[in-house]
Amino acid sequence: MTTPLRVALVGLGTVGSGTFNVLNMNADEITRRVGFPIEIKAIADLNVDKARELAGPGVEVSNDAFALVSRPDIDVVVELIGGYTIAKKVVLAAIEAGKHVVTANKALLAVHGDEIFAAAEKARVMVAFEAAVAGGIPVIKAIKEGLAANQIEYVAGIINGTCNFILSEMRDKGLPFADVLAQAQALGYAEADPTFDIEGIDAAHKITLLSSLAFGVPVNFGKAYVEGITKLTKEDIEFAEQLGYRVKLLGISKRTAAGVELRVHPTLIPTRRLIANVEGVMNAVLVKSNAVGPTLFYGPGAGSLPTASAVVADLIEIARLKDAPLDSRTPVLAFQKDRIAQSDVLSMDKVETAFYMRLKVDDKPGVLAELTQILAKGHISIEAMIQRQANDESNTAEIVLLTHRCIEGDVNKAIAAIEALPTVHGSVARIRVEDLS
Ligand SMILES: NC(=O)C1=CN([C@@H]2O[C@H](COP(=O)(O)OP(=O)(O)OC[C@H]3O[C@@H](n4cnc5c(N)ncnc54)[C@H](O)[C@@H]3O)[C@@H](O)[C@H]2O)C=CC1
Ligand SMILES: N[C@@H](CC=O)C(=O)O
Ligand code: NA
Repeated sequence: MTTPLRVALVGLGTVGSGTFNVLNMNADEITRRVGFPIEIKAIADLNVDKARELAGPGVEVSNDAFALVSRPDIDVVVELIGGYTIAKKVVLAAIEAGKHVVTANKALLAVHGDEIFAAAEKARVMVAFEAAVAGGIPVIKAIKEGLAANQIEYVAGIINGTCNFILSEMRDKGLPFADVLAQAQALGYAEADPTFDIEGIDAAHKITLLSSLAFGVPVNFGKAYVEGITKLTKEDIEFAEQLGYRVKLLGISKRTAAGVELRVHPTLIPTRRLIANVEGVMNAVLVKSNAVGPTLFYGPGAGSLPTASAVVADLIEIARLKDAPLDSRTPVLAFQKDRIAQSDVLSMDKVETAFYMRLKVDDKPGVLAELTQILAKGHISIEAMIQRQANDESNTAEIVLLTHRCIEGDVNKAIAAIEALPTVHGSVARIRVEDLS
């Protein structure tokens, strides 16, 4: 029998313990698929007692990741500690020692991916990261392999389970933001620093990786536009529903003649679209390609066993390919290394979307005319409008507008002019709208 694939597991938290459990509970099935076992040879975690209790007596446990990564009896290092600093050192040390690497660490790859992939190429080892984007959904393999015949037009995804969980629970149960975030943390969905989730940074890490895989560009996290869900209000979520839309945090990357769009922001999506109905911790990634058309990948985006499912799938791929000729491996970013080419990342003022706007105005004749004039001057046409009188003595009204598609730079100028009107109170709330047809 072929010798087992020997794995060092670094980090035995939510995803690490899930990986340990999946390898154990599905050991026979995995051996049937691979032809030989995948064996956890050693574990490193700072909390040695907890790790020992979880792993049981058969597995070696220590707190020293660096001692593990260069050991001759290890074939693969699985990095599941997270963060940029130690994780980067562990991954680079493993690669330098000739070990294959599996990681769920999208933050690390979105920021330092180019350096890590170059090191892996030089050392002729594989780096696999299916768990890093959309957790258990095998969307990386789908883009790298299943959609390889296509030119991809855009990728748009609900790729942060914590935010989707928060938005769903707020809408359905009327629960306050902070309570739902605490629940997401308790369920193991949130990042170590949950501002990464709610400020859109985690989704930006993931869309950066999807953009590279879809378009063959280097990792461009530093150029991504990032806006989270912390400024969304209950009113906007309710008005969106009235207009037939649902608010989701979307990561979007699109190839245009002028360059690549790379952006994360709350987005109104028509409720009739399948992706608008993805709720809770579930993620979905819509890929629009020129041969197959739209494909939608749906599943759990976070959590212990679902994320571990992706980690173990990567281990299985490595087990199958580790002794195969180098050119039988799918390139790490889906395109040949010497064909990865930079493309301009469009600044937001050049991006075209439709807009939702909400503003408070004096309830008197002529106000609407002023607004529509400003919008018309900016080449912005209105698709729908709601006006609601205030329930108090203020003699004001709330106006909610949906525009047709327009250029963001024009919208910024129009909003500045609208906010300067004496009949308009406070600032204009605005959310981008994508039809995703
Ligand atoms: N929780 C989830 O649902 C998902 C997490 N991820 C990613 O997976 C990675 C791990 O996340 P979680 O399991 O949620 O984190 P976690 O915080 O539950 O686990 C991290 C573990 O690493 C250990 N650790 C920290 N520093 C260490 C060091 N220097 N040496 C050895 N062990 C060390 C900690 O003691 C802890 O047990 C992160 O990169 C995260 O972004 C990706 C997809 C989903
Ligand atoms: N914090 C992330 C975990 C998975 O990547 C999320 O909520 O999606
Ligand atoms: Na995945």
